[in-house]
Amino acid sequence: MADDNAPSENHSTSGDNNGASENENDVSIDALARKVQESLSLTKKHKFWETQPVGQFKDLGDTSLPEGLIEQPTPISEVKQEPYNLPTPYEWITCDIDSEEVCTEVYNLLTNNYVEDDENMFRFNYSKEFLQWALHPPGYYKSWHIGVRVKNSKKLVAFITGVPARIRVRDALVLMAEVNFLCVHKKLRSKRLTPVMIKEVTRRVHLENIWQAAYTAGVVLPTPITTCQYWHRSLNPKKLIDVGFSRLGPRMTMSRTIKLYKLPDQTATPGFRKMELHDVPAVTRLLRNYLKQFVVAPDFDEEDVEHWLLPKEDVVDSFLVESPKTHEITDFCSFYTLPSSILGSQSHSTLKAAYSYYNVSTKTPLVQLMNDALIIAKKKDFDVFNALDVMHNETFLKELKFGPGDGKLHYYLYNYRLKHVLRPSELGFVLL
Ligand SMILES: CCCCCCCCCCCCCC(=O)SCCNC(=O)CCNC(=O)[C@H](O)C(C)(C)COP(=O)(O)OP(=O)(O)OC[C@H]1O[C@@H](n2cnc3c(N)ncnc32)[C@H](O)[C@@H]1OP(=O)(O)O
Repeated sequence: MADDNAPSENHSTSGDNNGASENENDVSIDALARKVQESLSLTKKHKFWETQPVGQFKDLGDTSLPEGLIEQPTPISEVKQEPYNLPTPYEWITCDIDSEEVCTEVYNLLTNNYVEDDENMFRFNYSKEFLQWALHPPGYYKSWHIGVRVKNSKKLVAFITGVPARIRVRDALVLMAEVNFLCVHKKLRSKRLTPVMIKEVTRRVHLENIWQAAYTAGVVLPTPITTCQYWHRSLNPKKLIDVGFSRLGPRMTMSRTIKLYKLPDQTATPGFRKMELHDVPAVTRLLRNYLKQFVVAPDFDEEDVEHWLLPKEDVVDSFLVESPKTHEITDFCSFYTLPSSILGSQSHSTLKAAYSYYNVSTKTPLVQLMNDALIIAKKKDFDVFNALDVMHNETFLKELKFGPGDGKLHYYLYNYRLKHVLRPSELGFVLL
C-alpha cells in the first residue's frame, strides 16, 4: 500500500505505550521521542521486578545464561499458605465470574479503568460473555480470579486473573498461567498495589504446582521475549476518522478513502464456511501442525480448540476451508471481538474491533484467506480489524491495507529464560 493512501496514524489500545505511528519513513519528533523513551526504560529502576525470577535488563545479550527455569520449584508445603497482606482498608476476594452480580462488578471495573491508548481516547471494553469465555478454559482454577474490595463499602477496586495453559517453548512443554486483566481503579494508582497482586496470583499459581507464567503488556518491563506491533485495517474508515482513531491521509478525500477500503460483498474461497463442533478434530490437527514451527506456541488439544476456537456469538469467530472435492479441512482463520469505548466523542460511543487470532493456510493463500476474514468482519459490522505482526501475519498486512498503529505489545515469560529476544514472527501465540 502506498503510504499516501493510508491514514497517517492509527491508535492502538494496548497499554501505557508511547509515541506516534511508525513506518520506515517516519522520522517524526514523536517517533524519536519514543526511541529515547524506550532506551530510557531499559535503565529505569524496577523495585519490584528486579526481585522477581524474570530476565533482567542487565543480562540482555548474556548468552552464557542457560535457557529454561530461572528458579527451581519448591515443595508445595513450603508455599506460603495464607494470602499476602493488603493495606488495611482492603480485602481479597475470589471472583465467581459465573455469578451475574460478580461478573457485572468486574465488567464495570474494567470498563471504567482498564487499558487506554496513550492519548486516552479509547478504552478496552471486554464484554461479560468475553470475560466468562476468557476465564473459563478447560481446567481453570476459580482461585486464580482475584479481586480486591474495600472492606467497608465492598466496592471492587482491583482485579487480576490467571488461567492455565500448556505452552511449548522450543522442545519443552511447560505448564503455565496466562496472567491477564490486571487492573487497579484509577483512584488507587501508584500506591504499589500491583506488586502485592502479582505476588498473590503467583502464590495461588504455585499452590497448584505451576511455576511459570506468560503475559503481555503495553509497558516495558524486565524483559520482553519479543515486542510486537499492532496493525489496523479500516473497515469503516469514515467512523474511524470521525472519532479520531485514524486520520485522512495526505492528498486523500473521504470518498477516495472509503473507496480504498471497500471490500467485496462475498468471500472468494470455495468451501469457506463457519467452523462447527464436528470440525474440532480436523482443526486441532491443522493447528497443531502449523504451530510446531514457532519458538513459543500453545500446545492445543481438542478440548482447548473447542473452547478457544469454536465460534461463540460476539466473542470469537472461526472459519475454515473445506475442500469441495475431498472435504478435507485445509485452511482456518479466526478473530475475537473486543470493542473499545470511545471517550469523549459526541457521535459514537463504541468502536467495534475484531482481533486476528489463529490463522492457518495450507492450500488457500494466506492473503486470500485473510481477505475473506475481512469480508466477514465487514459484514458483521466491525469498524476495524486488528492484527499483531506475529506468526505469518507480516505476509498479508501491507497487501491487505493494514496500517501500522501506535501500539506496541510486549510479551513476557515469568520464571523462564530465553537466550535471545525473538522476532515477532517466531511467536505462535496470541493472548487476549
Ligand atoms: C508462576 C506464576 C506467576 C504469575 C505472575 C506472572 C506475572 C504477571 C504480571 C502481570 C501481568 C499483567 C498483564 C496485564 O493484565 S497487562 C494490562 C495492565 N492493565 C492496564 O494497563 C489497565 C490500566 N492500568 C492499571 O490498572 C494500572 O496502571 C496497573 C494495574 C497496570 C498498574 O498500577 P499502578 O500504575 O497503580 O502501579 P503500582 O503502584 O500499583 O505498581 C507499580 C509496579 O507495577 C509495575 N507494573 C505497572 N504496570 C504493569 C503491568 N501491566 N504488568 C506488570 N507490572 C506492571 C510497575 O512496573 C511497578 O513495578 P516496578 O517497575 O517498580 O518493579
